[in-house]
Amino acid sequence: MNEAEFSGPLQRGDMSRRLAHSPAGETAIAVQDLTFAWPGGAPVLDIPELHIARNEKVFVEGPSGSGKSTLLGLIGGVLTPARGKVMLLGQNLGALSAAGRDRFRAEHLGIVFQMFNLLPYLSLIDNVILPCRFSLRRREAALAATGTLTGEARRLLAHLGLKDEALLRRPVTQLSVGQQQRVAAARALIGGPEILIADEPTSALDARAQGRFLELLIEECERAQSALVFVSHDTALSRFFTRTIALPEVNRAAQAPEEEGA
Ligand SMILES: Nc1ncnc2c1ncn2[C@@H]1O[C@H](COP(=O)(O)OP(=O)(O)OP(=O)(O)O)[C@@H](O)[C@H]1O
Repeated sequence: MNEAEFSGPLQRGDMSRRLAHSPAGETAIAVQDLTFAWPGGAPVLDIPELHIARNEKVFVEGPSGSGKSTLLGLIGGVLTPARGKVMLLGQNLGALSAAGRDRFRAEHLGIVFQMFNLLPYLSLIDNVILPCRFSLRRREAALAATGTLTGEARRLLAHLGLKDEALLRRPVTQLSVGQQQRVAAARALIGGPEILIADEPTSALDARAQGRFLELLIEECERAQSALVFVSHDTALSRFFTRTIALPEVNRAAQAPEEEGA
């Protein structure tokens, strides 16, 4: 991906950047014939096909309640589809046991959700290092990057704008929402997981801080060659990404009956 592609805003009608298929490249995420409904509810998602390549930074947009978080839950393996497959790096998540899914997630997935889930009994640095305790691959990658796990945690935090020593020693419960968000992002990025999924992690920030955070997040994903899937209802953020997927356009459950087959 070149610089112009990275920073260029999404043009209206630029269909090449709004397709369910990724441009050429190793597939990171493949969704096939996926349906999902919450218990007792109507189908929320019915997605015939969706492909995301390793080199992509994808923005998934859709109005509130359109199923963006549900889709990330399915990609993250915390929800199970009623039908169909979610393949990550060629592995069908449905073919793994619950423990196998947990292991796969720890090895290959970085997750930044709205609730940051930082552990209050761990120091800020230890929160960032946590994935390296569960994944040898990520531990080795983090060590190869900077020499020590602490060094790599500090590099990521500094790059995301947290370098003040007094702040780094603070309990995570005493950080602002924006600071917690950056700790959670550093934790998701450490050890360069092949896939990063993020669910509106910038919703508490003002527009300028949002832009800065996204640029740094994408820069780190580029460095590790990670695929990024970022969901938000804020369409203004799409300009930071290489492709935008409008969820209602790929989700048959969102399409009114008269539109079917159109
Ligand atoms: N735990 C749950 N149990 C039952 N229904 C749920 C649950 N979570 C979400 N839903 C329903 O599933 C649908 C999709 O919700 P989801 O959170 O995926 O949408 P979203 O596009 O991420 O919304 P937002 O932008 O507001 O976060 C909504 O109708 C919602 O009410």
